Amino acid sequence: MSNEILTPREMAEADRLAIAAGPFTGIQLMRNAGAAVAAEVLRRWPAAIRVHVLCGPGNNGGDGYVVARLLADAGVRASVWAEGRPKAGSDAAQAAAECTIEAQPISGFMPERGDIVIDALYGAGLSKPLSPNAVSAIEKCRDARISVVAVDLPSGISGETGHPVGKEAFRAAVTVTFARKKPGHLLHPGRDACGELVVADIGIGADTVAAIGSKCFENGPALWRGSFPTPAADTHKYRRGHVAVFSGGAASTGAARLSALAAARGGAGAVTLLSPGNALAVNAVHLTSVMLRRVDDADDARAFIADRKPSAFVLGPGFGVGEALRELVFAILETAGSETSLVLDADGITSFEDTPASLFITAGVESAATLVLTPHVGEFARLFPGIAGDDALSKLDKARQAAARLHGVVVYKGPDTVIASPDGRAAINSNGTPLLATAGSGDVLSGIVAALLAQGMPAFEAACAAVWMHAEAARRFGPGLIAEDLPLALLPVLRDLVAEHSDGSGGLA
Ligand SMILES: NC(=O)C1=CN([C@@H]2O[C@H](COP(=O)(O)OP(=O)(O)OC[C@H]3O[C@@H](n4cnc5c(N)ncnc54)[C@H](O)[C@@H]3O)[C@@H](O)[C@H]2O)[C@@H](O)CC1
Ligand SMILES: Nc1ncnc2c1ncn2[C@@H]1O[C@H](COP(=O)(O)OP(=O)(O)O)[C@@H](O)[C@H]1O
Ligand SMILES: [K+]
Repeated sequence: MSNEILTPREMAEADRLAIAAGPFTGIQLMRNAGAAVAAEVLRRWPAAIRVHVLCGPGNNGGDGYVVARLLADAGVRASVWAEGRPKAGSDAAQAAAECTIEAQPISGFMPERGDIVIDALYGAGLSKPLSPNAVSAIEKCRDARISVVAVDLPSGISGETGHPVGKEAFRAAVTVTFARKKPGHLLHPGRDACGELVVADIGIGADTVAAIGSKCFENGPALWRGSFPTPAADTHKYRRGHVAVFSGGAASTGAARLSALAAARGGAGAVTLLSPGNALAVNAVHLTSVMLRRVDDADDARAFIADRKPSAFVLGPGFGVGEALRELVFAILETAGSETSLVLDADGITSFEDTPASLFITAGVESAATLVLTPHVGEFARLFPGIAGDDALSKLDKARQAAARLHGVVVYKGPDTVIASPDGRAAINSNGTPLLATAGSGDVLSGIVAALLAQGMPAFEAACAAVWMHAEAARRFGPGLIAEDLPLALLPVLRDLVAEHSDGSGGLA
């Protein structure tokens, strides 16, 4: 697999292991890195006249010296602007020595419209806010609307968190990174600062990366296609999974129906809407294939569980915050059994704002149903205020810590949704689209997660697959999307996944 995401520290370790294993030495890896960047520049701007290379004191700067040398060899007018100098004896010092262009102090850097700038100031080793000279270089690039190519990461962006370490960071048109992506390439705002992201192979092998044992991945079919459900020839509707979705009261039933429809389109063989008595009529008017059952309280829910043995529940969308919801959660977690799953969303999350420990403790009991929580940023902060408020943590770290505390899978939503499992695995989703910022799209996501859980997909994989499919459906549908469109928009996505499953072609990335 090549979907592992490595933190800057893990990447440095991979670098060290690769050098120890050979065949490439440190300077050779650096030459490979510089060559990959230079090739990308020449490919994109074959007519580039003037290129400025900004070189820092570490290995990122070392890559920059290689780029400058290769561009000059290719006939480009390349100049080098340095902040600090490489340590004597380092690979970067050797790369600088091999580059015959005289390095000038970065304070004199003054690009003009049409120039290209290579940002090789800081990469994985960024440890503090950028200097005033580096910040001024950013401003000059911004003012002259320069196309910036970042080496490894836009300087100023933390590879760990995706946040600027200080106030300023480069905004690149293209970022060329090496071997694997880092969290900061996919987490916002780093992702935007990178521009287009290119991952270059510089000779660090898959075995070396595997030896690092990263448990973080970029989300995509490669991560979960092995457990993606396809119906067996002799299946029947209940074997394909039965999802139950709780409806809110008479005035707020739409969210649950969106979720129910998404569960049906997501492949659940049967879906039942559990409705309070006062909303039965309005729900009945709007449902056809989805079944309807009256459930007014936790006792009714327990009777339904005993009677129909559903495989997965969705609770929260449009339900209303309060004690009634908490009682339903405890009823499901305590009586439905560990083979059953509960997707807790929206009001289901907010209901535990004052008593989160009661949820964590109940979910942690071995016989409890499996819990998947799908908070957006506001809901996340209600349940995990300490984690949410810790600015030193990345979104990835926050989701992981939350999953450990919850004893369940956390889908921390947003433009860079992170899915985290209590076993430490995590995935960052990268196919999100702002088209999903439309009321009710989260309700649809809950239904897709439940559908996959009901069909027997393990919770982490089900959550990852649902997040990816949800975003893919929105992208393919395009502008004008509203939540009602999403269940049908899943069809082409499902068709491709199923086709790929049955012909083993691995056609989707
Ligand atoms: N697979 C890999 O890991 C490879 C990495 N390479 C390059 O090596 C880079 C990492 O190299 P380094 O670990 O030397 O890290 P950097 O070159 O990113 O920076 C480290 C140096 O800059 C200083 N520094 C950090 N932030 C600063 C700031 N804001 N102002 C002033 N000084 C600051 C540090 O004290 C240190 O001296 C990667 O980003 C990549 O470009 C490549 O050479 C080849 C292979
Ligand atoms: N700017 C964005 N880019 C990508 N995805 C987004 C963006 N904004 C929202 N989303 C996605 O849309 C969904 C919104 O869910 P949620 O906030 O619960 O909305 P609602 O409660 O209206 O259903 C989530 O899956 C989220 O990840
Ligand atoms: K850089």
